[in-house]
Amino acid sequence: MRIAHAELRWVRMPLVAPFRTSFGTSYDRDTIVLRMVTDEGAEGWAECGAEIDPLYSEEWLDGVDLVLRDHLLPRLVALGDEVTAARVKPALEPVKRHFMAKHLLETAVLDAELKSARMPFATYLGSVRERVPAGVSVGIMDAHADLLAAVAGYLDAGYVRIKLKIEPGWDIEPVRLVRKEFGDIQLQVDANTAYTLMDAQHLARLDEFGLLLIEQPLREDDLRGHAELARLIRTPVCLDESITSARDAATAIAMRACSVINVKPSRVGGYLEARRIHDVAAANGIPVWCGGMLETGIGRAPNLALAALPGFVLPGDTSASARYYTQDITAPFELDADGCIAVPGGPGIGVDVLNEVLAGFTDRVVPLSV
Ligand SMILES: CSCC[C@@H](NC(=O)CCC(=O)O)C(=O)O
Ligand SMILES: [Mg+2]
Repeated sequence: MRIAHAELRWVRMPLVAPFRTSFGTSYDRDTIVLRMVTDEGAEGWAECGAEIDPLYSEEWLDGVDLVLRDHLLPRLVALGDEVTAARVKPALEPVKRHFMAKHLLETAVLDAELKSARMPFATYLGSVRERVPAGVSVGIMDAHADLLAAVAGYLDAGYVRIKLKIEPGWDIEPVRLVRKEFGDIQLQVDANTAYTLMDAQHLARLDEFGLLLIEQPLREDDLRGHAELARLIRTPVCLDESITSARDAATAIAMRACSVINVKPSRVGGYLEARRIHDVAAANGIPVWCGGMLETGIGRAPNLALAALPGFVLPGDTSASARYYTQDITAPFELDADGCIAVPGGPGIGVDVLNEVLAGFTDRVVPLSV
């Protein structure tokens, strides 16, 4: 197929509450939505996972906009009539890294391609479930009482797993209080690289709380440190920022730097690489789960399809739309009575974009030359 039209939409959506992590606090969600139309009239949508500032990873929205327009899209357009999702990664290979920008292009192409084939993401990726259990990510708070109230609210809403953001000074005590207040709920923590190997003895104090995992305790480029830490603590080490490809996953597993992987399609360049990571992990007996970047329904829908693959055996950060937004730009995703969310069954990402709502949150539209 050929790309007949493409545009970037810079979107800003207010969060229902500030979301604080070890690298900063978000009050709104800024993102870029890519809309693509093929010569057959199929519309492909994708949502960028990058943040407004390069603090989660080296990518950020202005950089994505620039590298996509100047270096990635021209390589895709050069494919002419031969554009397919499978050809995106090879066509963009000469450009180093920039996985969140590459994910945007590959996902929009895949959405358009699957819509033309009238195939859902779930069928294409090899999903085996119609619903996936929803976990939720809970930010760092100003006071313990606020944390306990937030966790109580999420448990009442039906979430089956709680993830607490931690950082030095906000770790042992919040976990201890949540464990004491709510008993043996499924509980894990995410440090977003906030610790060093010097903190190993301190982090070992989390072992008594029977956590599912500790996510990305050390720097994203410190696989050796994670392997060393994994020998010093009992809590399973899970990697997020460190894993940007199936090759990274194979290396980390071989080095015993992790025993769980958080898979985020936007971090690894798209759903095809996300599935490769799933396959490498499954071949090594390593469980994976679907992470999140506060996606709107445009990104949440395909994430749910991915989370339904057989190796995704732990609840993901695939929360309901209401976790972050009062109004989503698709029909809202909601938990059912079992704390699960239905995997979209329509062609492509399987949800319709609410164009008027999207227009209301759109700061500017950047037409792309194709
Ligand atoms: C702004 S923090 C985004 C990255 C973070 N994501 C989450 O905590 C889950 C966010 C979500 O529910 O989508 C992570 O490191 O896993
Ligand atoms: Mg994380």
